Amino acid sequence: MTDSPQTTLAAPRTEIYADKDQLVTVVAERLLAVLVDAARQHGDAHAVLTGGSAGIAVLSQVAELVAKPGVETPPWSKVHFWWGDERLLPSDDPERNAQQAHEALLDHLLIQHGLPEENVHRMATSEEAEAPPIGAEMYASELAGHTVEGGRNGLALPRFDVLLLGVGPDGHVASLFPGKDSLHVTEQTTTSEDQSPKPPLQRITLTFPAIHTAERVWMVVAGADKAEAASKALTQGTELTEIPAVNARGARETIWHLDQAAATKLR
Ligand SMILES: O=C(O)[C@H](O)[C@@H](O)[C@H](O)[C@H](O)COP(=O)(O)O
Repeated sequence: MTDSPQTTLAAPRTEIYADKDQLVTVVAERLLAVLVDAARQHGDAHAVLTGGSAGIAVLSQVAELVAKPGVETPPWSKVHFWWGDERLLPSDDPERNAQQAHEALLDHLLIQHGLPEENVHRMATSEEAEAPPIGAEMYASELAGHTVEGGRNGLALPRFDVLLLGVGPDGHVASLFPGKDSLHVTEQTTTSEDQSPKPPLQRITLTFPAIHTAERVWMVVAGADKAEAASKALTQGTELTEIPAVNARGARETIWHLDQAAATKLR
């Protein structure tokens, strides 16, 4: 098995913001602009969401922007939301990435702005999938049901206009953790984890080949506990098996949005 080729992927660009609030504001504004453009250009728009405090803060900020008069927003009936990873937990568990995204933004869009329920593509709950591999297969089918003509890099996937990712202090992205076999999965859009070093143990995640098909991969990285991982990924060429985030790249654009605290060890 080989990892997916890097040659066609966008090299990371680094942007440093004074603090997390500023970072979140910029990413939220950009996210709205990308969704507006994609819907205009293609007739629909697809965003992949992340868990984590920075990723959820971006969604809260989008909700604030949407409520402001004069802010351009996409036709929400044409926007699809996907997830990069999920914790296999009961549907109402507040630790589910989807649950947090609903509270921060999606419930508001569903109730007030005509976002269709079927455009919110959540990963399985523990009631729906009794084990992580089953949840991973279910999500692969959901993705395949929205495949653009010919797929993306031979994978049955929609066009991801933008994919958000947080980075853990250990360098993980989505639920792709250091040293795990999931880092090297090819020819599949999803995989699973049942011994996650970060609780909970059981998770569903996109694979790197799936992440690589995204037009834009935007990292949202805030806090001093990420400084070491960011430095290893961006300036030290550390191996994927040690710092998975090194392999988080988009087809057209890879941006690392960092706050000052996360950027302190960049050389
Ligand atoms: O399911 C998860 O645990 C998250 O998706 C995870 O990958 C998160 O994005 C990072 O751990 C960064 O989290 P923070 O933004 O809270 O630091």
